[in-house]
Amino acid sequence: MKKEQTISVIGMPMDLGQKRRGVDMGPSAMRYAGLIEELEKLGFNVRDYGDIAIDRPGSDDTQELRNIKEVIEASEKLQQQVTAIQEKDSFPLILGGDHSMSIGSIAGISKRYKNLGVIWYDAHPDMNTAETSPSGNIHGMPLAVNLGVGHPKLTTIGGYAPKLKPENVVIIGARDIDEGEREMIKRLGIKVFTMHEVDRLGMQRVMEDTITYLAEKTDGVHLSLDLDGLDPQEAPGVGTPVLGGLTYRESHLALEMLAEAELITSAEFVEVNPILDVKNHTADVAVALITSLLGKKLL
Ligand SMILES: NC(=[NH2+])NCCC[C@H](N)C(=O)O
Ligand SMILES: [Mn+2]
Ligand SMILES: [Mn+2]
Repeated sequence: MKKEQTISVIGMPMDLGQKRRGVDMGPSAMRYAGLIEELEKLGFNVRDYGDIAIDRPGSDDTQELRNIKEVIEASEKLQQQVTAIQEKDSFPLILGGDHSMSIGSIAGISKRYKNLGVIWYDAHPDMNTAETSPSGNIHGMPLAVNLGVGHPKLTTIGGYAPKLKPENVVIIGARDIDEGEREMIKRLGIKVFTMHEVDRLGMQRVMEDTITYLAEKTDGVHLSLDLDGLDPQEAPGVGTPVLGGLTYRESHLALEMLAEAELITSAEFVEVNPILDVKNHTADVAVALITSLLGKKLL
């Protein structure tokens, strides 16, 4: 992000990609936690575009994938909104919403870059397909879709595919990986820092490696941060918590290092579910992390 850039906030109250209700309130929870005010305090010119209109989950159980029609419609809307923001050279900051929203956000963002990099900060790789998914939930599929693997109606959102090259993706914090995802990670040669590598190397080294790896070959980098990448003790308001996650401190360091490197050109914070949360703590965590990413310094 460039200092002189304005920030454009978009809410994606998406809950169609999984079955637990409440994640559609994630954008409000982050706004309520003071997001816009905090960004203004940092000196940014912030424009809040409000929320994308999302249909209620359909009752039609005969769809090829649960809610696929509604997910496609919502993704197309988000994709157009993001494209318009980038045309104004403003920094897109998208609030979620379940992670299926990344199909739309990255469809919009990647249009602008020949070699978009993505940091997928998440307990899950989200690389399932309809064939490998244990749940049938689209929020477990968006990274595969953006790599061009999955239902053709999803991979071609925005009118082109694929959005990402496997060598431009780094996954950080993975610790719940399904069999089909493991196979795809190996087949495509995706760079993954699982919790094992984070424990062994430490977050500082993980981020140094990530930054060097992406800086060389990308012309923009999108951060897709799923709050379940953090440990459920520190971010309880998520629908698919997994033990043994990244700490709040590690996550701050990671985002501060990204700010220093001036690598990130767009970002999204997803899977905040206030119904499952404790006193909006997870939204507070998300807002604190966003300010670190956008350059808040302690001294
Ligand atoms: N964005 C998320 N929280 N994804 C969780 C996915 C969980 C599991 N791998 C699935 O496919 O259903
Ligand atoms: Mn996740
Ligand atoms: Mn995810």
